[in-house]
Amino acid sequence: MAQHPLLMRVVAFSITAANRAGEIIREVLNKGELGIVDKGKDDLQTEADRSAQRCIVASLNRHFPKVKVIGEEGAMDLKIPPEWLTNEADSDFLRNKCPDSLKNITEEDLVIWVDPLDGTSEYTQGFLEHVTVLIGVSVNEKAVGGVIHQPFFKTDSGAIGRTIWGVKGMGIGGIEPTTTPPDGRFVVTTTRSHSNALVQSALDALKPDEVLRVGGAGYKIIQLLEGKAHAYVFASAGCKKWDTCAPEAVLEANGGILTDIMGNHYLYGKNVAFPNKGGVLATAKGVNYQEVLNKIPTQVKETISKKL
Ligand SMILES: Nc1ncnc2c1ncn2[C@@H]1O[C@H](COP(=O)(O)O)[C@@H](O)[C@H]1OP(=O)(O)O
Ligand SMILES: [Mg+2]
Ligand SMILES: [Mg+2]
Ligand SMILES: [Mg+2]
Repeated sequence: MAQHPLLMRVVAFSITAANRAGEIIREVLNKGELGIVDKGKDDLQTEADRSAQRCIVASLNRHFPKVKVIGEEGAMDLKIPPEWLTNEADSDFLRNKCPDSLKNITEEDLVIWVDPLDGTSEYTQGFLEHVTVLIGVSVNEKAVGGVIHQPFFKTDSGAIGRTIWGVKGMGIGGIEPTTTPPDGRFVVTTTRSHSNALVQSALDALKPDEVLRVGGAGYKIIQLLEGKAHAYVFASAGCKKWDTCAPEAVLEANGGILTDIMGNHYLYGKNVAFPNKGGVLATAKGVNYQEVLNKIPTQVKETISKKL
């Protein structure tokens, strides 16, 4: 293990921690005691969010004590049941070769952004496919690695759950085939639970043939990876750094792009503010990102910019 570069070990442990968190999320649902807490407007937290975060953060802290880990649910008790700790890194992932540019980083260069359960609103309403666990790894403020685990995905063989990973300069794994979206149509994916007039006016300007309204930033990125949508467009504040770090890294490792609605990449360093006030604009591999960005009306961009 120690012979692998730090970034490889961090992503490999993030994969096993995300898988363990996915089991916890399924267990909480099966028990049926969701323990819902209202954190604010359209902003819920459940026992699954809390337990999954404790599992992931405690596991990462134990293996990488000097790495800053920031979780959506804030500071939590990290004395967890021993069976929640993940002790093994994902050995399949470790067979990949680390890109040269990421070989010599130190623990101080890293920040790990944890969204223990993305799509909480959908989780409480039974849209279980929309739920993901997101672990994003940033190096010197840039999103470079990520894990998107989908705990309720059913595989062809009848197994449950899948884990998609991506590292910039290496590629992605855990999902196949990575198709490009259909020619001749333009399909946009967006929020189902956080829409507003500005979100809608950006969508209208794009004149899509179809709009898919689904929950979670992670799930919308999966739709781009699977060729189900060309673009993810959300012209509003609401997402935070833990919502976009892993999605950005995975999508860009596959040749897509994720920025705010003005076309700027987010930064993910230790001291950044959590809110992504600039919204989200992401395109799948093979889609002309610049063309989509140009179609977002100036008035939408100006309205969002004024609130930055
Ligand atoms: N207004 C908001 N308040 C809190 N979280 C938000 C808000 N808008 C978006 N999010 C987070 O971003 C994710 C993607 O947004 P959407 O599903 O609306 O497209 C949501 O699942 C939620 O993450 P989470 O479920 O982890 O709290
Ligand atoms: Mg939340
Ligand atoms: Mg989220
Ligand atoms: Mg969450």
